[in-house]
Amino acid sequence: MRTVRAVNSMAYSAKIGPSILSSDLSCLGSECVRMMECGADYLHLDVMDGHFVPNITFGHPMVECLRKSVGQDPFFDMHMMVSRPEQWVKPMAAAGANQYTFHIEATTNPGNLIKEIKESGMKVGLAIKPGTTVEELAPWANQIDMALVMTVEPGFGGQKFMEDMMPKVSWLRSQFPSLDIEVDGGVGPDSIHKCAEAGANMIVSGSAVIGSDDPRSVIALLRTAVAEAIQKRSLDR
Ligand SMILES: O=C(CO)[C@H](O)[C@H](O)COP(=O)(O)O
Ligand SMILES: [Fe+2]
Repeated sequence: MRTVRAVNSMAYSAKIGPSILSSDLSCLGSECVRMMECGADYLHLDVMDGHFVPNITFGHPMVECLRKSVGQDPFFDMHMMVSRPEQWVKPMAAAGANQYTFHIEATTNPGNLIKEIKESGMKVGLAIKPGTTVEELAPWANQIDMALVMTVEPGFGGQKFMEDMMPKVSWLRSQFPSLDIEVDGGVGPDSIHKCAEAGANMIVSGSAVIGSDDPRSVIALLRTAVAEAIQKRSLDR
């Protein structure tokens, strides 16, 4: 007998989150609104402290202003490229962040930090730098909402996509079939198919989206590539 499976039965879906790092930082509010109007599913906000990474961006006061400016709707995924990520959990929650994505390399106690983030009402993302193995993330995978596999060295937008990170994504997808898996760094129309085939479903794209004359089309292209890969994976099961 032929088995009919719903093609959208996967627990995760394709989501595109522009990184506003590459936008005109003097107009962050309107840039966020523009990205949402162009079809973004969420906004990826890169927080850098000049210590964990060799660059500085912004902190919770900026996030609070952005939240007031753009309203309650856009989902803010905070990519916390900071040392001592513990210290910003409560301020970020109060500022209106929805998800707190910290780096495993920046803490000695991921379990406690995961607990604190959940208690503050935010979702939990756990990120690994290119030099960190996926086995270091794995013990926490059942406690988090999202795993972030960095596809550049964190610190700057506009870098080249590291294809050799894809085995980490494939392994995570095979072990944790319903986990949200995000890729970040150098992702755009040229690299999206590798990410989608490996099993990533949350796609951060900075320069490829923001720098485009037609961000709406780029976002749609990225989402279609991921949605098709999810559908294929579902049919192959
Ligand atoms: O975390 C980051 C850098 O550390 C950024 O999110 C990332 O670089 C996005 O920009 P692009 O798509 O241009 O690489
Ligand atoms: Fe990022």
